[in-house]
Amino acid sequence: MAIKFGTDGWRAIMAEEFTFGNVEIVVQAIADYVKGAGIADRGVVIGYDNRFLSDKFALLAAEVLTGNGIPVLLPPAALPTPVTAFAITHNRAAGAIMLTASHNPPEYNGIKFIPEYAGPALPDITDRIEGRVRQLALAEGREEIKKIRLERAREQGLVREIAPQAPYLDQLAAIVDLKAISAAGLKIVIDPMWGAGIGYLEAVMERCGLGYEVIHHTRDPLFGGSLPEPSAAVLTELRRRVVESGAQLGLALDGDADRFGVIDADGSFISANQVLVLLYHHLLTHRRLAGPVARTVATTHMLDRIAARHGFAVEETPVGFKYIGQSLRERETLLGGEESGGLSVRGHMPEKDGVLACALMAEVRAVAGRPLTELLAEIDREYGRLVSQRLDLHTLPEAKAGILTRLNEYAPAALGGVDVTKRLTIDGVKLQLVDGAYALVRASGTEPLFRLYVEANSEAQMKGIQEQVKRDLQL
Ligand SMILES: O=P(O)(O)OC[C@H]1O[C@H](O)[C@H](O)[C@@H](O)[C@@H]1O
Repeated sequence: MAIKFGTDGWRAIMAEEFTFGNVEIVVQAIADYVKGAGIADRGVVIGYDNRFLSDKFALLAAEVLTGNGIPVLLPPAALPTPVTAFAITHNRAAGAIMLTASHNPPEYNGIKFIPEYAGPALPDITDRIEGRVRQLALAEGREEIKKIRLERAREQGLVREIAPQAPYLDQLAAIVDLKAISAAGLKIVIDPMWGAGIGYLEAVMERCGLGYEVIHHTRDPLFGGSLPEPSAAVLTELRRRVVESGAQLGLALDGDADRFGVIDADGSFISANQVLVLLYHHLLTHRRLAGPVARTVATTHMLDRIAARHGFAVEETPVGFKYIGQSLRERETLLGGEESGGLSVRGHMPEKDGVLACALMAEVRAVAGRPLTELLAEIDREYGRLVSQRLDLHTLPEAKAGILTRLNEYAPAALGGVDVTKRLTIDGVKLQLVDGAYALVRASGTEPLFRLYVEANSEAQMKGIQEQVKRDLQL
């Protein structure tokens, strides 16, 4: 058994690898890490999503942590990942365990460990936890797993109930201009995708004193036969409801509400790249805030153009919100985000937050008084148009090594007839072209596939680059 914390935590199929036995091992390893950090007495928050058995796995996590003498902070119900992260800072806890497989299919579950800094664990931490998991998985290691029944733990005063929803919403209200949303009287359709985010955007709208329509707002561990993934392909019902009801915006969350999906009034899907562009532009020009932006290698360079115009730097990181979170924590970064649908801002937790992202997009839409697609067209006119697309390319497992070898050596002089000016290898291989376009190929850390990201000055250029890279790498 190889339990690996991929791009964002450990995810596996339930009853196959994600079993009660293996969860015990992983939680014991986390308990050992927390004890080693010397802050175990501050307690560990345990959050869980709306998946099948997530609450039971959470209970087991509580039994192992308290078995190790570590206090646990338990919420009354499922929590979004960002609210679990918020509960760390709010309660000055030593970290959190979040039971979730995010947007994966229903048969999956997973564990994210969020350290005391309230953002995703960096590799030096997950490497240590994985190392400890390997020791504990051995027959003699299993004897080191400590566990007590929750009633015992309660008697020992090791269980604290927490209710982070209201203080979390207060923090959101301090960051987002709810008055502007309220004044605009925005009509919004909300889609929490049967997930842990049910009730949060609804509460934001209630604080604005506005009505709303909400779909997929009951717990369904089978996600209506779909995936809790706020992508253009999956959000068909939300798109339909926005258009039919004459709403100005559709706002969606993924299964653990750390990612977002945004739909414009005409049903257009606004990509995460576009959301980041709209938001950074809004924060700099309308809010008159100042500060650099952090983005992953796979995220739009339109952010670079906006940053350059305002005299700010851009930090480019590998894929994974853990690196964006690090930038938000360690520098005066105003906005950090990534193409896969994660963002956070200065003053909030360094963890991606779909609820925050959706509420901020409502603010952007309210202040602009025009559809988001019109705002994007204006930004294109001002900064020059860029089109981007990610292709997820499934390959046979036996082909992976060959592709990686070809990728490591891949250094064409030009792509689509345009010169390559820079080859960046902080995550996969990224080739930047003299005209501002780029191509990036990397192996996903969460799925068995390669991702090809291309950003170009036109659709035709983008297609040409995609074809060449696929041909060259035999992808
Ligand atoms: O491209 P991958 O390695 O599969 O990662 C895709 C995404 O996975 C998770 O959702 C992480 O939290 C993100 O930070 C990451 O961008």
